Amino acid sequence: MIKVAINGYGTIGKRVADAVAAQPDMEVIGVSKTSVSAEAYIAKERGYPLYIADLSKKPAFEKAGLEVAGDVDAMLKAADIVVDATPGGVGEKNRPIYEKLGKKAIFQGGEDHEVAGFSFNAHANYNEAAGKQFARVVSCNSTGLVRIIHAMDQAFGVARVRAVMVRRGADPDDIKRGPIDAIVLNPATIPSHHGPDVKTVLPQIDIVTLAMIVPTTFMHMHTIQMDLKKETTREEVLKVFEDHSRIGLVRKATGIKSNAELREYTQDLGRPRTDLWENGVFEESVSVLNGKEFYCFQAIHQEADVIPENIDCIRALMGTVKDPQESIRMTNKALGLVAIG
Ligand SMILES: NC(=O)C1=CN([C@@H]2O[C@H](COP(=O)(O)OP(=O)(O)OC[C@H]3O[C@@H](n4cnc5c(N)ncnc54)[C@H](OP(=O)(O)O)[C@@H]3O)[C@@H](O)[C@H]2O)C=CC1
Ligand SMILES: O=C(OP(=O)(O)O)[C@H](O)COP(=O)(O)O
Repeated sequence: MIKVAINGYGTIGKRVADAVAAQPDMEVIGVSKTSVSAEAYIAKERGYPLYIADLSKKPAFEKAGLEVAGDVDAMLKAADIVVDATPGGVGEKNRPIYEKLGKKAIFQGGEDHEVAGFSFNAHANYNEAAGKQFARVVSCNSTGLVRIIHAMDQAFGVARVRAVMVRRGADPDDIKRGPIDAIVLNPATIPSHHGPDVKTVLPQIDIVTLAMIVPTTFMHMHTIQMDLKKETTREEVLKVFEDHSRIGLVRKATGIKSNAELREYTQDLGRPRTDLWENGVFEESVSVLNGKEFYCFQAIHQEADVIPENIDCIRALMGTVKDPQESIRMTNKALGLVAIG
């Protein structure tokens, strides 16, 4: 069993912990927090040993009825690998600690590519992780872009990509962020960070991205245009998506035309925390014009799509499963990830 520590038990960390616990070849040896909050009670309820960054806060946790297993250092020492899901920028500060302890670590998209020097996506570059100490799972939007661009590139060759990200303003629990009544260019300059981020995994792709944020919490929405190298048809493209285990199709027949209805759908499907782990490509939007111009809309659930990628990244760095497809199959099966559509 691979012993996994999750440093930072928040939006991403709590999902990674449950996903690790569901795998047949991994166990959660601990999760960490800095403060007493609702998530700490969830860790207790799940039976995950709770570690804290600063031991001087131990009495506050114990007063709240939360047993503290030790400090983060102790958790790291007990682990084979660490998933760092601390807020963006903290991972970079943690890196020297992992180096000193000789521990493998996975960082998240809030960190720069340079934190690990290697950015990961299971379908695109699993085998390149072999022998590395560090990897970074690219951000949620970048993961969604890499999945669809890589699939299209494999099938038809991608000459160039132009994409617009309509980003959610905040996660559902995040009461401090907005906007409440605005469309904010984020950034106003072009490109947004997503295009360069995609190139950390797919360096050959010509891509320019634009981004803005809007007052919603459930998912980002992408408009994507790709120029293809080979002529194709809408039917052939739909077949590529149907055959991809992490690209789902929001079928026309469902009538779903928004992030809100899609979230209701994942909730009704009984997905844990309503998570849409796969890309949600809107079937009706899939268009091929003039044989080589591809267009679509896709929804990306920011809290969820990077979770299966973190799990595959654990196996890829540990070197326990050599075949990417085998790891992807194991991860999907353990999560119950059967792409919608
Ligand atoms: N949320 C999202 O939509 C996505 C986020 N990401 C990336 O994932 C990373 C994590 O983001 P997210 O889960 O949203 O962040 P959250 O703020 O939800 O969670 C961060 C967690 O880290 C803990 N923490 C903070 N500082 C430390 C520390 N020094 N040592 C140990 N734990 C610490 C916090 O504990 P406490 O609350 O007790 O301080 C909290 O549990 C970021 O890089 C982000 O960019 C990637 C894709 C999507
Ligand atoms: O990784 C994310 O977005 P991104 O792909 O736009 O960087 C997550 O939605 C977190 O983004 P945030 O920086 O708005 O918290």
